[in-house]
Amino acid sequence: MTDTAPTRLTIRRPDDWHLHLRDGDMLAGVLPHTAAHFGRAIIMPNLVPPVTTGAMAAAYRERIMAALPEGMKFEPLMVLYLTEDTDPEDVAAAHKAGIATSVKLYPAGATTNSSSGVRDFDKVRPVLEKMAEIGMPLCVHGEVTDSDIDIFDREAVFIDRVLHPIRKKVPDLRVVMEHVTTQDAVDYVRDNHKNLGATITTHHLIINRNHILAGGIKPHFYCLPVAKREKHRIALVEAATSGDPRFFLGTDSAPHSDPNKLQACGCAGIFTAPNTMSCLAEVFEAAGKLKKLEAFASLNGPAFYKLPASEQTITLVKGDPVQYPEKIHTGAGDVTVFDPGFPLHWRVE
Ligand SMILES: NC(=O)N[C@@H](CC(=O)O)C(=O)O
Ligand SMILES: [Zn+2]
Ligand SMILES: [Zn+2]
Repeated sequence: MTDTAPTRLTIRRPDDWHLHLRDGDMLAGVLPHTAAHFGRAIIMPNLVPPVTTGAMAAAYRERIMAALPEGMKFEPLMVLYLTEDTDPEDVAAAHKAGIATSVKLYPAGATTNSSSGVRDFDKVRPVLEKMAEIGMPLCVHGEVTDSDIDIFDREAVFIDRVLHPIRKKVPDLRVVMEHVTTQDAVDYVRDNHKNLGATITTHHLIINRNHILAGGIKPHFYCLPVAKREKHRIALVEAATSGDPRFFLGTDSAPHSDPNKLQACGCAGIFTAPNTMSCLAEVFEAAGKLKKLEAFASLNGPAFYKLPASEQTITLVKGDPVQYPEKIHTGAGDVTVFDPGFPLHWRVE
């Protein structure tokens, strides 16, 4: 470290544009870890049963606020789970009433709790057209589910077969490609200037597929979309640290209890809420782009969602390696915290 390398960084309070909080005891256990650092988060609706209507989103938001510890400030931005039966008028009413910020498209079967997702994309066209009309964004889990498509190719194939056709048919729809994992997705966002953004997770900036599979299988690095080759990770770091306003943080922090992760058929999801900001500071510093962290974590997301950036700030301080728990204990079981595999020197003051 040179004398001039910064050891403090004050940025606007960040937001998380893709977060799983679950419900009940798990919600109570994980929420404080996000609320400690983040002002707002887009709350994914893949509960069982999924959050499909404005009334369900309003009730879920109340459960989140009831689980928030005294004295913590946090604003959940609710999302409706799109099904082939979604009523465009319910979506529009929930948006107008400030209950729902966006709608989430899961291809049926693509990921955790997505069985009620969409099979026939033409069936949801009326909802998408209504959303385009009222300026409500669509968040997309961008993977095809065809068994003949290799799991490492599913994001790239989704862009060609599903996403691009939808965007051609409903050009005014504002779309967020969630948790992008490939150079292909980064290039697609860069080449399509209108109405398109992408979230990038903390863990996809740090791990590639070797981390999951080389030297023994590591269930705690398994998530969807699955981490790809190193060249894709490098493309993600380049996009995230570039300052390009179309790329912003969505941690996809997705808690599953250890017994649900560590079994013959383990769940997909990585829990990064407690140490995300420390991980990101390390990644941005290593890239020589610490100054772009604020754009990625605190400015680009609100700009895409047409919301003001936070008026609050947080300060990251560099020092001795940060101590964070290996797991957190919740009423729904222990949840292992993401281990980036290197020491974290930046902590949120
Ligand atoms: N990312 C994951 O691997 N899992 C998420 C679902 C999702 O975001 O696809 C979950 O809900 O557990
Ligand atoms: Zn997803
Ligand atoms: Zn997710």
